Amino acid sequence: MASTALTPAISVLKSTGGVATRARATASLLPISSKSISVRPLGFSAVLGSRFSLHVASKVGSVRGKGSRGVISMAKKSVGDLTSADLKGKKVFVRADLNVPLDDNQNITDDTRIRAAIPTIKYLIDNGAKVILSTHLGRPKGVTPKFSLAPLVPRLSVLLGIEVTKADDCIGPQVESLVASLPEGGVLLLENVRFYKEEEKNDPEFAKKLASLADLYVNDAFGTAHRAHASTEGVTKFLKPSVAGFLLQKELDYLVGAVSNPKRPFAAIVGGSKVSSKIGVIESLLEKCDILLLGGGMIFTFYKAQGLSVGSSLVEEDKLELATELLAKAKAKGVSLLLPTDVVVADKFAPDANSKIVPASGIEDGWMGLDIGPDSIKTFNEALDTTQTVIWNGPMGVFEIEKFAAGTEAVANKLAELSEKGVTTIIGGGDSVAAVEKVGVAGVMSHISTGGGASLELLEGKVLPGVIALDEAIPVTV
Ligand SMILES: Nc1ncnc2c1ncn2[C@@H]1O[C@H](COP(=O)(O)OP(=O)(O)O)[C@@H](O)[C@H]1O
Ligand SMILES: O=C(OP(=O)(O)O)[C@H](O)COP(=O)(O)O
Repeated sequence: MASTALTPAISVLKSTGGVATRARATASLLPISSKSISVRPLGFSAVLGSRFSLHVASKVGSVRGKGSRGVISMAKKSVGDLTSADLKGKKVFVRADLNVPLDDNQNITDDTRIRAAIPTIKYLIDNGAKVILSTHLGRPKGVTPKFSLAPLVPRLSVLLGIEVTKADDCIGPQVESLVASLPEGGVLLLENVRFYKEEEKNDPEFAKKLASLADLYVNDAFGTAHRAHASTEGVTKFLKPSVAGFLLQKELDYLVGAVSNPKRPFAAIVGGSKVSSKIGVIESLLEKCDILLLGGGMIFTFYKAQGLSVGSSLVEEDKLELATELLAKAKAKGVSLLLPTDVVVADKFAPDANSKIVPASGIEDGWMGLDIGPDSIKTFNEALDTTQTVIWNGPMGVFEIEKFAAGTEAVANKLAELSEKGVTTIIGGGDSVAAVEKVGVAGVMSHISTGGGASLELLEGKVLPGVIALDEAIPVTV
């Protein structure tokens, strides 16, 4: 991380468009002094049909906690700020996260991240820009053919409706000549930027070479915004303006804006395997939410901390004290923390295991908890029925195995039902995204994050180097 001194509290204020009501409510909910906050209505986005003001609040000088927040703000400039007068004929370096999964035959098995990058690219080409598109794919060590971006070109071309050209490198003379012959509204895809070790080292000379290809910079790579790499952070030192793309904005809008200033009651559902990987998220959400539902493997550490027997369930012995502290913290903050009251236990971690439903206090030796039980699902559903905003990170059980998937699927279905009733439903990255896709309800959620690690860091309250490096918008006091 480039900076840990700043904690983001970002809201994207929309002055027109379908989500204006929520956004205005967000603005009016901000209990801040007019001295300490500034926002700027940013430019119109033809693609999203709304106006944005990206507002990043720093922890410096802030009063944290529900209902009390004084902040120093840094509004980030948006691609929607740039008009055709700014863009026509200009070479724009766009860093996207097109790190998509490929099968053994180099076919894309999930193009979500490519589709998510299209609005920004389309806006730029529609305004006459020459787009120099950059991404990483995988974690190659040097030039590695299986991590070439060639398989991405046909999909990008179809989604954009133009023929995308690909360079064999991301810097150097061949790239420079392809850039020179790029027409207005054209797109040149640079080869995998991680073929150079200098990328992940955030090498300034390498960043300078990337920057020398273009006139201005757009970062839309949310999934990589937690990396201080040459193409996400270093390049901003050499390219002005450096602005946020529409996807980046939308992620911040939901993962920080809606979470920091939620419509209440606000519930957080946190699951996954271990409490240790979610400590930061739980602590941060405890500051903001009204209800916290816990599931997944981590609950057994909480059970054990309360003196219950957990059989051979997953337990982090060194986190028992922490679990006790988190329970006490929730109580002190008036957060309604619900642990599952019953669990599905199995005699082994396998699809053909024997399984049964037992109360939380009834886990016998030789049995392990692998899902939440039906009573817990009922209680969780009743709690969720009272909410206006829900964020979910981490599955309730070992959902990859059908007989332990009911809890996770119940949460996915409940969130879909709530979403259709107008509740804001946000799915953090990682396995919860896979779960809502598996259940077939991804389309109805308010927001599904395209970044696992990045969304976790944001939910922990960290600042992402790829965001903080972008230009600030001119403040307007409100
Ligand atoms: N009770 C459990 N025991 C063991 N593993 C579990 C349990 N519940 C969930 N898991 C596992 O947790 C994994 C996801 O954990 P994690 O990586 O922390 O979540 P995420 O990817 O959503 O951030 C899944 O593979 C799931 O099988
Ligand atoms: O897939 C990504 O992250 P994710 O698996 O945390 O969602 C991003 O493309 C970042 O990749 P990285 O974790 O190799 O830097």
